[in-house]
Amino acid sequence: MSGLLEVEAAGGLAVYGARAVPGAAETRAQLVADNVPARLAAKDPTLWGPEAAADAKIRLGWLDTFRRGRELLPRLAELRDELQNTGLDNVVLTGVGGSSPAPEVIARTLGVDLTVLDSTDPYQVRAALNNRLASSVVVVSGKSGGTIETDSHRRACLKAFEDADLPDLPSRFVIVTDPGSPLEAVAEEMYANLILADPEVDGRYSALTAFGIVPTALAGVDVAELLDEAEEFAPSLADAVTNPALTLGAALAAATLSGRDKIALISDGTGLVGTGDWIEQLIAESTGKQGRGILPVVIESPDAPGAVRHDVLTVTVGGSLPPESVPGGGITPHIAVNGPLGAQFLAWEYATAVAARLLRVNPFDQPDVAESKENTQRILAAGLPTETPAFVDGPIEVYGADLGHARTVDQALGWLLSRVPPDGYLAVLAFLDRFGQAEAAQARAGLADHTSRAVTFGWGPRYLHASGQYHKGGPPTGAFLQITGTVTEDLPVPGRPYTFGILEAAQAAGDREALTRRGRPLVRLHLTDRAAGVSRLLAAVDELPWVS
Ligand SMILES: O=P(O)(O)OC[C@H]1O[C@H](O)[C@H](O)[C@@H](O)[C@@H]1O
Repeated sequence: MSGLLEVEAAGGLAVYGARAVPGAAETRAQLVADNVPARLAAKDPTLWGPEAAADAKIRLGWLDTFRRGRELLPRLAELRDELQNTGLDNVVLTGVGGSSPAPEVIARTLGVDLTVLDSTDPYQVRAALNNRLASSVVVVSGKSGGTIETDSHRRACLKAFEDADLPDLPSRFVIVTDPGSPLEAVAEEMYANLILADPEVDGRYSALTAFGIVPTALAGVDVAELLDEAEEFAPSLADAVTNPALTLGAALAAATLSGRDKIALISDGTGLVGTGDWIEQLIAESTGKQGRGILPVVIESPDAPGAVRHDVLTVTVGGSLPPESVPGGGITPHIAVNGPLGAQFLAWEYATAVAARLLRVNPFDQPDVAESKENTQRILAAGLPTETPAFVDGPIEVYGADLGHARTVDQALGWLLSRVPPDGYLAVLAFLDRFGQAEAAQARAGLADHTSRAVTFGWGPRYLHASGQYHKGGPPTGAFLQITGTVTEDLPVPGRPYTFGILEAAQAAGDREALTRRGRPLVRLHLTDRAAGVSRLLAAVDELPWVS
């Protein structure tokens, strides 16, 4: 694509092709005419309209939080030394939504071990607890301090330490939260290490705050380097002439407004690992509301199905490229974004906030996330619903209303795909162990190979705090394939009347309720044998005919 030759670069980060996206140049000119770069630099909270102003007033700290982040570094260096000296060198992070994708990307990209526990699946929780427990230190991250997953994980870790009679209990916990949150009080009660985060930054914009920095610094990342990368890039954000993040935001919005409202996020293989998962949460929660939004579609590799579609903006993301090299990881995307991780964080946060202004949504709220959480609480109190499968196909029970003549898994998948409107999408939502049943994620590419529609994949419950907002608040064009699995060895949530297995099932049921109440087509596959069920599902995907 010819547009890709054109590049806008500043402070170490280059955005290729964005100005050539139809409508982007005009949209960008309008942003400059509205003085957006200077107003954002001055943290003008009125940029998203009067209704968003109250949120924006206390949520624009990400523009320069990396400077304040430096203040944490001496304390983190000291804490890491102390922990290492007592043999605590296995860092486990518990946290969901804004608290986990950024640290995971940082650790994976920089090749540092960090166990991210963001699931209620009992097998995944148990695996994290069983991995070098004696040398584990647990970072409990939560902005609000009231999130059920994080609270449950903290309880399970404490119980595991107690049961194993391990010494130094309080120092095994590092709590990261906003000042005044209930978690702050818990930290004091436990005599745990407490690190307060910047309250003027929302979770999904918090990569360069304590939420991103603390777990990764304790795991051994040189976080000062990330902060330097952000600092080097930051001055461009106030510039009207050379401002790659502004152009990226203009292109995202222009594409969306002209019907290319899905963004394929593809790692180009040049050093950044898993950035798509972080960008997904940022874009989906910031823009997917009021029936509008941009749907992020994380694609496994440049040649995987779904990277190119009539309604998809194809974007590759990667590390800095030497001059003269061709971006795009072997394909020709609409846009390529290349630069170091610290600059990427800031660029995508800025571009997303700018795109939200153009889409006329508040980037700092997530109004539709709460409903599934409330449903979960109600189900936990009342007990799990009793449901009868429409039919059983080997190790898979198939649930769904009005599945027509479907009697096999592939027929049910065909039924569901045929209900996705031409501009819609299919979301696969797997409440399984994302390491133990990792191959279930192959269903995304398999399904995308059999349809012209966009297909996304998310692990439950973590997607509830990311694309879950878009599913319920974005355009009403999604169809949903939920996958759940039998739990044969459950794990109690200490101090609570439920187990992790029940919590996970209640979260899945709560989201089903929220989606079906909106009239979205939904099929649930319950794997009565997880391994055999995943194999059967992948075989059924292979057997599917093309659904146009
Ligand atoms: O950090 P916490 O307060 O635990 O919140 C975790 C997550 O909760 C919700 O689901 C929000 O939609 C997310 O934006 C947030 O990051």
